[in-house]
Amino acid sequence: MTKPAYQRVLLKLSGEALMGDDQFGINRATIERMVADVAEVQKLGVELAVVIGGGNIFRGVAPGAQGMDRATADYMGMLATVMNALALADAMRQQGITARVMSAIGIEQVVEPYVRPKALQYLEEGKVVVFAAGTGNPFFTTDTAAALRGSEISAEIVLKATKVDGVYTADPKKDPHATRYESITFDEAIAKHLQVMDATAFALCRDQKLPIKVFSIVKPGALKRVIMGEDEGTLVHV
Ligand SMILES: Nc1ncnc2c1ncn2[C@@H]1O[C@H](COP(=O)(O)OP(=O)(O)OP(=O)(O)O)[C@@H](O)[C@H]1O
Ligand SMILES: O=c1ccn([C@@H]2O[C@H](COP(=O)(O)O)[C@@H](O)[C@H]2O)c(=O)[nH]1
Repeated sequence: MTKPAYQRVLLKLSGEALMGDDQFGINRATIERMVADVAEVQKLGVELAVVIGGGNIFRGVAPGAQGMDRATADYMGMLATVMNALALADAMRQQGITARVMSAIGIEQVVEPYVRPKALQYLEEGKVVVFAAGTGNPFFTTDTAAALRGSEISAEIVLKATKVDGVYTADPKKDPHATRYESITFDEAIAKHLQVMDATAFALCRDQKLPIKVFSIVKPGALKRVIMGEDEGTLVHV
């Protein structure tokens, strides 16, 4: 059997994708399908750490946060990712995956705090680690948290699983003429202001020489194809 292309990955799961076709929150069938995709690659022996977004519940820059103090709104966004992480870990448990949620902000009664050596130990034991609360700091995003945690755990790649199937010349949801890149350098993505990820996340991955693969979590089997090194999504590289 062909071996996976990676041994340890950081999977950034879109919070917004958790809504499925709903307007808000977590769609049960959608989270179960995402977890089934994760279970499939975990069976291949790949060490998986997950950063989950919060856009299905709250974003600090959302219209609903207008007029709020930005840092307060961002803390609400981070708490939203904790809720998603709890739901994700529970859905994993129901599908036979052992997961541990680690939070970047202290809420010990709910989840354990992020401690790097402990996270590495869990990964070596074959557990899925779900990093919650982003970086723990306002004015950042969970994409930057993915770049940060991916670097800390020496992941070979950051897999950004989102609602579109790669990086486009413009937002494909707004511009029907946008075309998809097979690969693109970090410098080009930053210079062209491509909004699929924020510039801080791109810059951190570039500096750490940590490649990113952007692909669709909505497309069945895409995660496994990426893990197997097959042609899927867009590679962002140095
Ligand atoms: N150049 C581009 N190529 C691809 N997608 C783009 C581009 N510019 C903007 N986008 C948009 O970026 C979105 C992905 O980033 P975004 O941070 O909004 O969502 P996410 O990370 O999937 O969700 P969450 O923040 O909830 O985790 C895509 O759904 C797409 O509409
Ligand atoms: O490090 C971080 C990560 C996130 N936030 C806030 O949470 C929301 C949700 O995260 P998304 O990446 O948009 O899914 C984000 O809009 C921020 O408000 C943060 O402050 N710091």
